[in-house]
Amino acid sequence: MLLKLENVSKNFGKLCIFKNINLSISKGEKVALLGPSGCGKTTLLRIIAGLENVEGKIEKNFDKIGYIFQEPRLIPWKTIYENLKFVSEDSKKIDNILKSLKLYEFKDYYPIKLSGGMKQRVNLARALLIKPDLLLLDEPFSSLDIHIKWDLIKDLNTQIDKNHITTILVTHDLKEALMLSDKIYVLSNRPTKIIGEFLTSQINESDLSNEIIKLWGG
Ligand SMILES: Nc1ncnc2c1ncn2[C@@H]1O[C@H](COP(=O)(O)OP(=O)(O)OP(=O)(O)O)[C@@H](O)[C@H]1O
Repeated sequence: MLLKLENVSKNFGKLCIFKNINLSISKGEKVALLGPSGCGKTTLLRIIAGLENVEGKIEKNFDKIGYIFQEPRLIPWKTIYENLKFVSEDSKKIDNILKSLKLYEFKDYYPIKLSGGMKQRVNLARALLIKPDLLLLDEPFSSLDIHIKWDLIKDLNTQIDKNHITTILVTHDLKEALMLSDKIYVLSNRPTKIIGEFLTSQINESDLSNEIIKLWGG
C-alpha cells in the first residue's frame, strides 16, 4: 500500500471537516476524489502532503510527492526553462519534458507571455520532472477552457501512464474524474465522508452520473 489513512479526522476550530476517513491507495493507482465545493478536497490533499495536523493514523510508503495547485505558481522573472531548472539540473531531461508537453518552442518565454493552459503545462512539467512517486492534483484544470483542458489531460495521462505515477485528483467535475482515474471515490458534504466507490472501467458516464446524484441526495 502506498498510502493508508485510518480514521483520519480534521477540525478547523469548531468546524468538523472530516470524521474518521479511511482510504487506501496502492502503487500505480489513479484515483479521483469527487466532492462538492467546500467539502474539504484541498484540505485532504494538504493532509496527504503532510501540511495539516490530523487525528488518526496515516501510513506513507513513498518518498517524492508532486503537488499541482489550481493556479500555476511560476516565478515571473524566470523563463520557462529557468523555472524548470530549479527542480532539475539535467537539461536533457528538461528538454524532453518540454517536448512531451508541447512547450519546447516556448522555453525562453517568461510566464507573463503564456496562456493559462500553457502556464499549467509548465506547472505539470515541473511536477513531473522530480519523478514523483505520488502526484497530487488539486483541480488543476478548473480555470481552463474546455478544448485546452482535454488536450492537457490527454498529455498528462500519457506521462502518468508512461511513468507509472500514482495519482490523486480532487475535483467536482465528473468528466475530469473519469478521464484521469481508474477509481472514483465520492465524497459527501461536511462533515465529509467517503460515500461511494466506483471503478471507471465498470460503469458508463451516464449511470455513474445518476448514481452520484442519488448519493448527493438529488
Ligand atoms: N486553514 C483553515 N482554517 C480554517 N478553515 C479552513 C482552513 N482551510 C480550509 N478551511 C475551511 O475548510 C472547508 C474546506 O475547505 P477546502 O478548501 O478543503 O474545500 P474544497 O472542497 O477544496 O473547496 P473548493 O471545491 O471550493 O475548492 C471550507 O469551509 C474552508 O473554509
